[in-house]
Amino acid sequence: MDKNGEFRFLKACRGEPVDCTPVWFMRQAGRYMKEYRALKEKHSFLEMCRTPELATEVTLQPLDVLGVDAAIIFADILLPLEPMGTGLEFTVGDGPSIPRPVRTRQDVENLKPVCSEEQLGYVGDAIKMVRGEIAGKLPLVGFSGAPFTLSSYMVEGGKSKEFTTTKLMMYQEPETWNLLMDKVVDVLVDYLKMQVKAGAQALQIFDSWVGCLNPGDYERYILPHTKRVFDGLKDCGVPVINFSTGTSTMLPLVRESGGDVMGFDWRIHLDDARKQIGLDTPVQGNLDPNILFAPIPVIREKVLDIMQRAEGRSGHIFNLGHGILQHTPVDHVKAVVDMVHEYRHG
Ligand SMILES: Cc1c2[nH]c(c1CCC(=O)O)Cc1[nH]c(c(CCC(=O)O)c1C)Cc1[nH]c(c(CCC(=O)O)c1C)Cc1[nH]c(c(C)c1CCC(=O)O)C2
Repeated sequence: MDKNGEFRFLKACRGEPVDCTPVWFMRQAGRYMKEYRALKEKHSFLEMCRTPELATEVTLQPLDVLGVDAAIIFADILLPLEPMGTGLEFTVGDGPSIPRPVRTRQDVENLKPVCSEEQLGYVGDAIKMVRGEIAGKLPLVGFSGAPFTLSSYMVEGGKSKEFTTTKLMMYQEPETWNLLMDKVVDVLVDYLKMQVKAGAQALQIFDSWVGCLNPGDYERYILPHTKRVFDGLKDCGVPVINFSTGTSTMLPLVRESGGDVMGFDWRIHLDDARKQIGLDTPVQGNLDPNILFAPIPVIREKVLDIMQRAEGRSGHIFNLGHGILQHTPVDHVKAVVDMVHEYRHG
């Protein structure tokens, strides 16, 4: 919050001048924090997501420790898969697995529509609870996956390196692919609107794996569907962040899909990305999460480089280029927050 009692994170999302650059981190709640690991001893990951009291506790854990400018609700992009009918499991060490993957036309037809208010209401309840705790102190970000990233889990049945099965559906059965996208988009718009209704003050859409595509295929098979998500949120009243990784070669296309703020990874200089996207569009990013393992002077050099590339322009939210990694030293994360807040544009 700045001295006028306004949230600098929300101001930056709107491209308005700020007293200093706001900063938060994707995956700022999680295993790198001892408070999270302690809670995880007693509860499974899904139990923590589905129990609003626990999700609230985890959401709050990093806020005072780090001194960030926004909270992000503790949940997962995969939660909507369960009510859609694919099942969802997290096995220790292996990450997510989807017991009934979606591979055929029939599988896609069998996917169920979702009433988020009822079936994912626990996320809304957690949002309300967190707002009750941080009202007037920090804004709260809600989120979901983007259609491609979410569908890739549904089709592959878990994490993937090559995305072969997903791409094959796209290339070989475009009608099945389009039906899958349509169903996923409907769920996402309903889910995100529910989060805003519950109190989310900004939204972020994670397209974590869309960078595996060639720009032409992105434009043809993905962009129209992702655009429907952003179009569906146009009147929702909160800023929406369009985050993707591996997309340095197609940022103008990603920009076309929509959103008020563009978030991208470290594979491109912030100023080069801004030139491509358009200088008026607020941006978020983009420190390589691995840099947080380096000695403080190295971290400082990299943070200052990003701040200089932002060139004193308003409309920059400092973040990583992807989520915080598991063994990241907490004091290094905190040091970055201080560096960003203390930076003065010359
Ligand atoms: C692809 C993706 C997922 N989930 C998410 C994405 C998109 C962002 C990205 O690309 O990182 C998004 C996500 N997942 C989680 C959050 C919480 C909010 C936050 O603090 O940012 C957010 C925003 C918690 C989580 N989601 C998960 C954890 C770890 C669970 C644990 O405690 O073991 C957390 C804290 C599990 C998860 N969830 C997912 C994977 C691949 C995994 C396993 C990862 C791993 O094992 O490191 C799917």
